[in-house]
Amino acid sequence: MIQMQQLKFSYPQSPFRLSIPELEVKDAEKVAVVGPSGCGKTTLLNLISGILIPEQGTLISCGIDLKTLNDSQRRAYRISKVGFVFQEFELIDYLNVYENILLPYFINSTLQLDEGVQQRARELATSMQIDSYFNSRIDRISQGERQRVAICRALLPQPQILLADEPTGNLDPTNKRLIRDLLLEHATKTNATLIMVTHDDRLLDQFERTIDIERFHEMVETA
Ligand SMILES: Nc1ncnc2c1ncn2[C@@H]1O[C@H](COP(=O)(O)OP(=O)(O)OP(=O)(O)O)[C@@H](O)[C@H]1O
Repeated sequence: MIQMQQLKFSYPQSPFRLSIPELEVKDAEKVAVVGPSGCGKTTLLNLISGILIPEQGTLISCGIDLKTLNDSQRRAYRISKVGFVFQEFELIDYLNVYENILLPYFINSTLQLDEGVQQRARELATSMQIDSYFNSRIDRISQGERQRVAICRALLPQPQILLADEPTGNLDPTNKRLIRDLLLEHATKTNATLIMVTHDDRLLDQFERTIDIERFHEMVETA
């Protein structure tokens, strides 16, 4: 369960303010986050993942009040509970598909890279239909295939919360639906909460709920 109450956030020297009186996402719920450009969709995901810290209010996720965590505890929360699929994929061009999927295990000493993880990486790649590219460099595969690599990477540690920031942005309509469906299917299979940002209304029909962030967003005068 993710619970926000009286949450306020702003960036330094920016007129943007996010103000959320109350917002709840249940365990295993599948929600889409919508709203015009600049209204705070990415900011919301970054708050849930602990990358950003609210100025005021409460944000409880997986039973943890994120405000009470120090930097290393916040990082541990992010690594153990949250999978993040970024809009720009954030893959490393000179590594191959397999290495990119395993990347969190190379950079986080708290994640144990054992045979079970490697087996799961292969199974995920097969289910995402990218197993035939396992040894291909990232810069030699298509945009849609790259996005599937990014999803495998986010899913590999079996996160309770899967955050996807406009994961279908640069894709054609068929691939957009495919990526959405793969995210929904895997989140359902692992009982994960899925929160996906999208600008595309045609993708909303398969989600349990849509959250429009525009109502939480305000602009204030800055000096
Ligand atoms: N690091 C930052 N410093 C200052 N202002 C920022 C920073 N990051 C984002 N903003 C501002 O905060 C507001 C919300 O940004 P955010 O990226 O959350 O919006 P968004 O709804 O995800 O937008 P888009 O749909 O265009 O991706 C914007 O006005 C943006 O310019």
